[in-house]
Amino acid sequence: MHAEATHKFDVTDPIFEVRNASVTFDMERGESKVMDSVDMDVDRSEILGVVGESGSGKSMFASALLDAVPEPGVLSGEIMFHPEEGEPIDLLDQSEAEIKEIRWEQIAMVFQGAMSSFNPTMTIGDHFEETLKTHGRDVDAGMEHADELLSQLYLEPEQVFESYPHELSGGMKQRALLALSLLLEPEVLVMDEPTAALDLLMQRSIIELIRKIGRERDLTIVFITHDLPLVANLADRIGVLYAFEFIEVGPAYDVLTDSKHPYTRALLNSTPNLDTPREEMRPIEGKSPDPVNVPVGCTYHPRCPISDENCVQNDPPFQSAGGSADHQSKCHYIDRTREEIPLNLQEVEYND
Ligand SMILES: Nc1ncnc2c1ncn2[C@@H]1O[C@H](COP(=O)(O)OP(=O)(O)OP(=O)(O)O)[C@@H](O)[C@H]1O
Repeated sequence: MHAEATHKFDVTDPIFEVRNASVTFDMERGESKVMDSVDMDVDRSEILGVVGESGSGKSMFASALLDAVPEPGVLSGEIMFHPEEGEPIDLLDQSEAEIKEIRWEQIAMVFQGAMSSFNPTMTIGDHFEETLKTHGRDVDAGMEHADELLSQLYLEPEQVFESYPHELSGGMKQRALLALSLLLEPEVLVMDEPTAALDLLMQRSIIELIRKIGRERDLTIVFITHDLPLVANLADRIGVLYAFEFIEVGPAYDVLTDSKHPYTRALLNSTPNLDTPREEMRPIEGKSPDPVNVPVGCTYHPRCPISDENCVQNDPPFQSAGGSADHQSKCHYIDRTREEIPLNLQEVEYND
């Protein structure tokens, strides 16, 4: 049985269908809902950027796609994964052993803190070998493949294989981790702030590599970041998270140039231009919501410059934001946002 989404997506060949997905933690203060009834589709071979402030639930969404929500969090709903071949799989119905097989083989992840993803006592080559052995792959053929992957990422395979993680620079380590995540030829790459620890130039060059590799391999990439400028140069579509749910989803160009949600516009306005280093971004006024006590009505109403009594009382539905059919915003006043919350951005840099 398929759970119906509360709003329609214009996704033709979904690799993920997330339906009514929630994550809760039991806290002394009460129930903390850190993902709130999320419906979302991810199209096969697309690069989906997921953005939002710190604490908005981005990492929860990423880990939900792998049924890897941290304990003691409880994930409910439906996460349907449609592999290229074979039957669709509801990830939440799988045994731990089945999930382990899907992870890395079909859905790979590069999570925050790449630096700690490697075991400091093993060489990079050992990591590749161990991954191949764990998944029952031919080690010789696999290492040849690893060689190619590292070369494609402009690394010197011989040197990298022999190195211990601490002997590589941050950018090299990140590229080695990217190669490792691609070793088993997964269909999906879920990346959670994979470049956060790197300097701006290195971030840009890694983003370029991710784009290139993603396109060459028809990979589906879910790229999580709080850094809107970064994702502007990468994503096909952008989903904006606020208060543990998506509030605007659409083609990257539409969301960046004609956003129809006051929060997205505030997020864009916190970025003087899309080349601004993160350190110089201005925070959005007001406090992000507490997951134990999320505002009723529109969750953004306490911070929204155009909210009124309707927003205080009623949770807005997702609605078409005009322009392309798949641009949707969860705001009562999508027609007023453009005029009433002008964008400061002079120019949006956008790679087609
Ligand atoms: N183990 C946990 N127990 C309880 N609450 C948690 C736990 N891990 C995360 N949370 C809460 O879940 C909410 C969403 O966290 P999440 O890490 O998904 O946010 P995020 O948008 O990825 O933030 P950041 O950009 O800072 O990583 C936050 O309010 C966070 O405090």
